[in-house]
Amino acid sequence: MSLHVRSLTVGYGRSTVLSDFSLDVGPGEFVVVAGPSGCGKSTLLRAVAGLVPFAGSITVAGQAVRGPSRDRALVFQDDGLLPWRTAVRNVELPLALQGVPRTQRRARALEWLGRVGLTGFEDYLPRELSGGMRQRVQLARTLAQQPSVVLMDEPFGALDAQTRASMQDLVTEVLDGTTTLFVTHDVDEAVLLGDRVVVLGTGEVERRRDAILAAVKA
Ligand SMILES: Nc1ncnc2c1ncn2[C@@H]1O[C@H](COP(=O)(O)OP(=O)(O)OP(=O)(O)O)[C@@H](O)[C@H]1O
Repeated sequence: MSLHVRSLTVGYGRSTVLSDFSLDVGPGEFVVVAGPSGCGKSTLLRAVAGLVPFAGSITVAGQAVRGPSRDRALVFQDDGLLPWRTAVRNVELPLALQGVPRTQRRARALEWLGRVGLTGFEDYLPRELSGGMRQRVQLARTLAQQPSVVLMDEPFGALDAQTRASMQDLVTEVLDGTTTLFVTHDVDEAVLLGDRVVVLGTGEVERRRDAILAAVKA
């Protein structure tokens, strides 16, 4: 599904964080948003998620964003799993809330846990899983809901380098064909994952590592 952001302006109180910002993301495109700390990367995702008021327009698959919707899934660094529910029951929960029948939601949850490499861990509680595995559960939970757009806010910021590298591989694989906006500080991650990298604050769209690095450090 395509995502169009037109003349987006967002502020908190009297300070304007994003001003007249526009971005088009084509169906299935993976766009990385980079930029210096405080430039408004998270704010952009929150606006697309419908969590903050904004001026301008945001449309997903032709529908105007007016508030939160499960069509636009937001993934954070914090996995947000419920500690008392097993991995499979965490993945199933939003499906249950959507009214997906029990057998169908179990099948869908198991399928996604398999796709993120967690076969055999379905009945583990979050505290029995590593940080990377909990992020995999979060990814399965998000994708099982079949969102039109996936919004990821520094999802791997807390992971060690090796786990992060394996999550980057996984994301490339499972989000192939899914419209994605991915925020990161990490220039290598931006260049590795993005079909396109948007550097917020400069309005530039760049693929070259040195150009992005210069813009992020500016
Ligand atoms: N709820 C809020 N109330 C007031 N100001 C806020 C709020 N959230 C963010 N800000 C301010 O808006 C600006 C942009 O914040 P935002 O989190 O979008 O930046 P960011 O680019 O994601 O930063 P970082 O890379 O450090 O996470 C910052 O100056 C921040 O202090």
